[in-house]
Amino acid sequence: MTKETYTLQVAGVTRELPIIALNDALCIASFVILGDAEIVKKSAPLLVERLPEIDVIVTAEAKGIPLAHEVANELGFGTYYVARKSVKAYMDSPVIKKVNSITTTDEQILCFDAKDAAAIKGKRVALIDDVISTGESIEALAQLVALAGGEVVAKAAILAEGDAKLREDIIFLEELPLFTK
Ligand SMILES: Nc1ncnc2[nH]cnc12
Repeated sequence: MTKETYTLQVAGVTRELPIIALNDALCIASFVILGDAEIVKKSAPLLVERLPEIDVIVTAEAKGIPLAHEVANELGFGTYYVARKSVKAYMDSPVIKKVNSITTTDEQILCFDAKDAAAIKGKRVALIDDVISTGESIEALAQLVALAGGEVVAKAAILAEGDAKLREDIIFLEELPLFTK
């Protein structure tokens, strides 16, 4: 059997994305930037061109990390901030936001180490992620940044999936369709 794929063209590169069933009704084209140094390298400057004036870059683990790293390099920022999905033993006085998700019943959190939260306070923040889809993840990250006292001035991703392409409050390079069965 030949696996179905979706041909994505973004930032001058082409990728055949495997189409994966999420449930009986919905399939996604799986877009994984972890390990794809070329897509990250080529997308970062295109996103930077579209960003407003910012002071800091924030992402959430895990798939946004390489992109946030490259965007930071492009902007000459020596630092960016990664929200974690669990409190680590090495975190000092973490700032924690409970996350509501319709896709899981387990309670989820996003958190910053206190020193990262302090660095974000009062700053203009760009949220960086690989894909914005339902918007839940980027919204949870925005809430954590707000809790830390930062001002979110941009929400940017390489791809906007499904209805996210209709949003006027996000920055993205290309659309990614959803597939119904
Ligand atoms: N199409 C997709 N591929 C990988 N991760 C995703 N997260 C949301 N949509 C995705």
